[in-house]
Amino acid sequence: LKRSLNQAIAKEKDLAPCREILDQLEAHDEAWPFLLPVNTKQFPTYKKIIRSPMDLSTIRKKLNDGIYKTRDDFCADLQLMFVNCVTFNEDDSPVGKAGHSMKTFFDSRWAELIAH
Ligand SMILES: Cc1ncccc1N[C@@H](C)c1ccc2c(c1)OCCO2
Repeated sequence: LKRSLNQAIAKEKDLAPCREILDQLEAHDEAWPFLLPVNTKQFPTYKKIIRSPMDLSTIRKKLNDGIYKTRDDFCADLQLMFVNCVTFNEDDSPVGKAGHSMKTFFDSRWAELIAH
């Protein structure tokens, strides 16, 4: 389906803030558990428990490859990453705590972006 130039420009406007938020998430002190896909050799049960793994490097690749059509598609993958973290990790574990901290940060930046 050929996108008109205006539609392409509108899509870029919609996704530009996503790059900015992703830059900040990747640079966050507590991003370390989320930078790369969970290694399923290191965590053999992960693939059984988590049906749809997601991480920041995968989100970055999808953003760069034009997979996200809207900013809400982008937001849904971040929320998936956080839900996976809560599902697999205890709240008071180091990874669990990092996940809650990253989600709180993301949600506040996302609100600023949408609420202007
Ligand atoms: C987000 C997540 N959920 C569940 C399991 C793992 C992870 N992250 C990996 C990178 C990870 C997180 C913490 C680690 C680790 C790897 O390897 C060694 C010890 O600590």
